[in-house]
Amino acid sequence: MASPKAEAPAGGETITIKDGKLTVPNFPIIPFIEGDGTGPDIWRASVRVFDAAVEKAYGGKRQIKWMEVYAGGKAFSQFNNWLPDETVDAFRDYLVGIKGPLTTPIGGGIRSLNVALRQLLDLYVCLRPVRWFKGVPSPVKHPEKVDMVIFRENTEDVYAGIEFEAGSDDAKKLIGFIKDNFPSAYKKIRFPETAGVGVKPISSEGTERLVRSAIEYAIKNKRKSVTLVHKGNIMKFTEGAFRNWGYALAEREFGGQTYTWDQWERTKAAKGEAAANAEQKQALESGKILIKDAIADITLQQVLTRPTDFDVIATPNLNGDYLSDALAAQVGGIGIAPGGNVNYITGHAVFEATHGTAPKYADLDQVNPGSVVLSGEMMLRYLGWTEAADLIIKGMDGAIAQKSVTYDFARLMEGAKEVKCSEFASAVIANM
Ligand SMILES: NC(=O)C1=CN([C@@H]2O[C@H](COP(=O)(O)OP(=O)(O)OC[C@H]3O[C@@H](n4cnc5c(N)ncnc54)[C@H](OP(=O)(O)O)[C@@H]3O)[C@@H](O)[C@H]2O)C=CC1
Ligand SMILES: O=C(O)CCC(=O)C(=O)O
Ligand SMILES: [Mg+2]
Repeated sequence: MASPKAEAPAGGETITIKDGKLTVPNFPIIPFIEGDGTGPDIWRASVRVFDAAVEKAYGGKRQIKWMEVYAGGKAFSQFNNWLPDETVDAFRDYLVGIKGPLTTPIGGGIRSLNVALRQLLDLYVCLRPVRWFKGVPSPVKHPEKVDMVIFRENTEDVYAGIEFEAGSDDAKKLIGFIKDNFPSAYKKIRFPETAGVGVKPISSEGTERLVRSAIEYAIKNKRKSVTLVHKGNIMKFTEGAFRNWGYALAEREFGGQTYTWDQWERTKAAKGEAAANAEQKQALESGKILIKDAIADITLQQVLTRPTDFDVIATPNLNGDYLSDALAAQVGGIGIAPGGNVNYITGHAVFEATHGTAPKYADLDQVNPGSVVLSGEMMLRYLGWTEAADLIIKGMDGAIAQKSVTYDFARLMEGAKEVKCSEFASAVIANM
């Protein structure tokens, strides 16, 4: 059987990091996973966009040396392994990569390869910007008001994968342990004989590095607020602790640049509401970023009813998963929802769309490649290749303005010309 170890492309060089700063050669080797389902259609379209943008921006002085690595169905059929170590090693060695979606069966079989890759590389931020492109159809009246950036914690929470099947020896053992050691907690398990159980670890370290990245992003990009979205009213020592650790970190590490609702509460308790309001007003007028919090369920309403209240959002893993698909809907859907999984300390990053494999559209050359195209745009910006990234945005703007769009937009857009996945990529390139 052939080896899943990819050959390094000739003439390519490795991206490195020193003192937290990336060094990007002119011909960087970038590993990619094509993905399952619609992944191959989308990748074929997207890579043409990336190469065209880089060529147009740098006239041959820079070029990405793509290196295919394997995961998912393609890896299993060729190497009998869903996620070969060589693939993880390639992302580790070459620092920055990009991937298509990978299938995760529900309720059994392999656990998510996507989540595994994030955990193995310790990509603790799932960064998902949500913005509207002029002309994109939307179910809300003012999609232009939606401009949010989600920082979803990417390594903890129920996604840690500590879960035991109902009736299994492991579930019995864990429930037995709770019965013996925590009898009052045991009484809270409504049906202990038939319960599956999961564990939800959320730590101060995990929370702090995520919230730190969100605040640093907000400062660098001159954003107005960071909202900590949690379900701490119910899950006090996980989600509630996320909120508390987030506020404490903001005050401890970013006291000069932020003002928190916790500070407001303390001033209100000491001096009254008017004094707290005046203090907050003065802090925000001086350019400080507001650090606030919101409970996850009402957030899902308020991002619709008052989107301008939300700017940068920092949230645990499961909330972030729900929020990112819900927010994508407001700006045209999951076909235009990019993302990146990043470790800002080691520099490792794997960019990928928010959507999945959409298997019913596999090999039809039909779906919107926009999410992967924009994930690549994020990747180019991460590399500091802003001219090429800007060209991708220009191309997307132009293609959408011409109403040359894939089925998902065309079905909601008056006067649109429905084009294939590959044709949309061509329209983006033509508009660069
Ligand atoms: N990071 C990853 O690799 C992810 C993988 N997955 C995995 O993908 C598989 C399928 O998941 P599923 O829940 O069906 O979600 P998907 O995101 O794959 O698809 C759901 C629906 O979203 C729309 N959609 C998705 N991608 C596009 C696109 N590029 N252009 C236009 N519309 C799109 C389609 O809607 P419509 O039918 O209305 O046109 C599609 O039917 C599962 O195995 C899941 O675990 C899921 C999420 C992320
Ligand atoms: O890995 C999966 O199958 C799902 C992941 C997911 O939904 C996400 O990252 O948004
Ligand atoms: Mg998701």
